Amino acid sequence: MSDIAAAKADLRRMARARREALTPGARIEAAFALAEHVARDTLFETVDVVGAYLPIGSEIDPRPAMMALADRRLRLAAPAIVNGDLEFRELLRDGELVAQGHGTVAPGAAARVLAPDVLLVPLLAFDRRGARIGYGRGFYDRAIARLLAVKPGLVTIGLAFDAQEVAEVPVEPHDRFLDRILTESGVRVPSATASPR
Ligand SMILES: Nc1nc2c(c(=O)[nH]1)N(C=O)[C@@H](CNc1ccc(C(=O)N[C@@H](CCC(=O)O)C(=O)O)cc1)CN2
Ligand SMILES: Nc1ncnc2c1ncn2[C@@H]1O[C@H](COP(=O)(O)OP(=O)(O)OP(=O)(O)O)[C@@H](O)[C@H]1O
Repeated sequence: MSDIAAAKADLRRMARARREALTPGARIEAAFALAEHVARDTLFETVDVVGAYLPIGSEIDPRPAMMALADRRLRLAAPAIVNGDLEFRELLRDGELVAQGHGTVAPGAAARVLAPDVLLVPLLAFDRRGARIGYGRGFYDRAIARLLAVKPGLVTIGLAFDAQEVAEVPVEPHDRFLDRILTESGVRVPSATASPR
């Protein structure tokens, strides 16, 4: 394992423990605070499709925020794993959900595939540059690279608890910095630094 891969593995363990230490009450408050921020954010006045996620484990719950977006007439999509890559499928009320492995569920194969204008990205840890680390399978790194190729204006927003912030996430050449981080205390626009490449 490279030094960076080892540092990432340590950081994942630490960040997961921090996320799991939050109380149920704090989690619920944080999820509703996200919804309030999203309801006021002018970014969503000019976009159509938001790629979100259905939470697992101790991830911050984006569903109140997704409801706020649906109220604003945006279309929602959630990631399905297809041939090792993420495909964003339209999330509809009463739509079928299928198990994806890793404890996740996604809209079924009959759902429409949408190209998100904004992507809400789950994460274990982030830093002030907008670097993030996830579960280490590279799904989001690859999906963001692929989506940016067809939609250069894609806005990526990491969703997290304030407690997920760390001094510095180790970055590799494939890592992409997030355009924004949204936590219970509001939106942060990372310090302007270019992604590793
Ligand atoms: N909510 C959610 N959906 C998602 C992701 C995610 O991170 N979060 N993904 C992002 O890639 C994709 C699914 N890939 C995943 C890959 C690995 C693990 C994973 O390692 N899970 C932990 C257990 C999670 C927990 O309970 O905290 C594990 O298996 O040890 C999860 C999802 C697409 N859907
Ligand atoms: N754009 C890409 N193209 C090809 N492989 C990639 C790309 N991005 C990441 N990978 C591969 O994915 C693996 C995991 O990357 P990394 O450790 O950054 O995961 P992560 O950011 O924690 O995971 P995730 O994106 O799933 O949340 C690495 O082995 C990396 O080589």
